[in-house]
Amino acid sequence: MASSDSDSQLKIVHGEAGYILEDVPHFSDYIPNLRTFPNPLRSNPAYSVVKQYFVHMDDTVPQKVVVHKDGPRGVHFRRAGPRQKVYFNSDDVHACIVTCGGLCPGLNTVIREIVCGLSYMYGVNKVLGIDGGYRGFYSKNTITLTPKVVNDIHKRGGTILGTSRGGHDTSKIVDSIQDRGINQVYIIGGDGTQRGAAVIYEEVRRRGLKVAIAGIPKTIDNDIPVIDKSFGFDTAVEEAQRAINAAHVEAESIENGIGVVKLMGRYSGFIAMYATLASRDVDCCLIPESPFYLEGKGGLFEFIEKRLKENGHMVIVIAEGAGQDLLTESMQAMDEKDASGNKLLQDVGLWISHKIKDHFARKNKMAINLKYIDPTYMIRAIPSNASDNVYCTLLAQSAVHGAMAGYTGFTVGLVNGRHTYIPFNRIIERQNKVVITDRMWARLLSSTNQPSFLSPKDYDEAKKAEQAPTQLLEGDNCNDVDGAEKTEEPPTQLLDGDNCNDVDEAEKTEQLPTQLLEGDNLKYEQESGSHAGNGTKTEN
Ligand SMILES: Nc1ncnc2c1ncn2[C@@H]1O[C@H](COP(=O)(O)OP(=O)(O)OP(=O)(O)O)[C@@H](O)[C@H]1O
Ligand SMILES: O=P(O)(O)OC[C@H]1O[C@](O)(CO)[C@@H](O)[C@@H]1O
Ligand SMILES: [Mg+2]
Repeated sequence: MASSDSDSQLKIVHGEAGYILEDVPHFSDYIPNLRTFPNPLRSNPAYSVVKQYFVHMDDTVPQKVVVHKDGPRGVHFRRAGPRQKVYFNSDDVHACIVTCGGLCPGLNTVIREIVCGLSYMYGVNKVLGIDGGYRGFYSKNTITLTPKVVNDIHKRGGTILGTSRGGHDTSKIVDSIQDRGINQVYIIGGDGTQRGAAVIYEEVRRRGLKVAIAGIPKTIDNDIPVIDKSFGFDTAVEEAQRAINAAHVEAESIENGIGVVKLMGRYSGFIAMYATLASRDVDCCLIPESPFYLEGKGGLFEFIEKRLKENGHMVIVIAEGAGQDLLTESMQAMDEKDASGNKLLQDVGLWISHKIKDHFARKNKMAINLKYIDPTYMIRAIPSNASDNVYCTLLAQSAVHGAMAGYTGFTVGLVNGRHTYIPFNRIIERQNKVVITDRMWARLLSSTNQPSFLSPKDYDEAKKAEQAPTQLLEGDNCNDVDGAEKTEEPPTQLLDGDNCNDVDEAEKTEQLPTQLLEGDNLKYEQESGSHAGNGTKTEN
């Protein structure tokens, strides 16, 4: 038997053998006697022929797929997908969508697929777009969204709804939700946005409203924890190749050519790391997580000189958040923040380019030719590529299925290749970062053959950080087996991943031959009793 404890955002179910379900809230947790309806998908011609379409109420997804014989089964998340019963009559649904934070490829695809998913799967036709981020709830007009209006938007970059930073006024937002009679809120945005969504959910629950709050994680930096990767990340890495190629062509065409490319990544260097690994033309990748220094033995200047002597040219990729400590040492400290409270960074690409030029000119060592390319906004303003489009579609549909099924206070996300509902508190508790003592960073170092720039002290600090409980518990980008494997997975596991080919999945598929038909491998079973997952009882 299982035991459970819960508060408004933490709903944990313990099972035997160390099984833990970190469940998401449901309307029935705080609203009694709710009416349910059969899922309209049962009579949808596209789905009714699929025998195993509905997700079983006990389906959960493990956060760790690499486990040891006697190890605990660990944390699980509720599997996303359609449920047999829904908690809304389609005609009564009044949904809204808002996009917040910076741009990211795929925003329009997610908007499109929420609108189309609601309409085509559930017959919901009242969907509003909130104009210009959170503040749009109370200070702007709304946009009526229909399948026709959103039909072509996935081919465009940006967000047709507009976005903003700052302006999160919880009571005004919830007042507006209440006044407009909105009962499903789809919130697309990064870590800040999900924090904002969590407080909206709290207020909605405090007021006892039957309003589903569903988050769709968006971040070009890939800095959201738990999930395999964020949508638009692949597209960004792919687009970064164009800038790196240009830098390489420029650099190799001239004596002692140096190409410097700045990529996004405020606190997390994933774009820089994956763009470097993908390119093979990069000689040195600098990210926020890995400290470096310029002068002296083992420093960047020494490495540049060596590489130029060996190859006659080189390419440096630098994430925007790298080396900020060095910048503040040498320039006047800037303590400006954006409207959301994020620290505004100084242009590290420009700074490092000046430093390199200055160093070689000052020492009169060798004439260098440096070209600095800053493609940052070009990379995030483009439409998503094909694989991200599919990923965005599945995220949007998962969010719609979850809200219709009465879940709330959740973020949708891919965990080990399976779509899940993750409680907000798990998404907002920390940021996902490159772990420099992990295998993936080691792969990068051996691919570029650059120095690690780590002093023994830096190395100790990295080790200590890696052992901090928030990192180790996750199995996410940490240095134990799970973490190492997981960091390794994202680029290959990117899609739905229901058909991913790691051992666990292969074994699982073998054992469940009846689940093979449906792309989601979903299992159809009669749900009885309470809704699919009220979190109070879990049978192992
Ligand atoms: N702790 C918080 N509580 C309430 N609202 C928040 C909080 N943090 C951020 N927000 C709101 O969320 C919105 C987006 O936040 P932010 O600008 O940090 O971008 P983000 O969602 O993190 O996306 P990204 O950083 O990837 O561009 C803003 O409107 C901001 O006011
Ligand atoms: O200039 P903006 O719009 O504030 O966005 C810049 C920031 O947004 C991000 O792309 C995250 O969305 C960061 O990498 C970057 O620092
Ligand atoms: Mg953010």
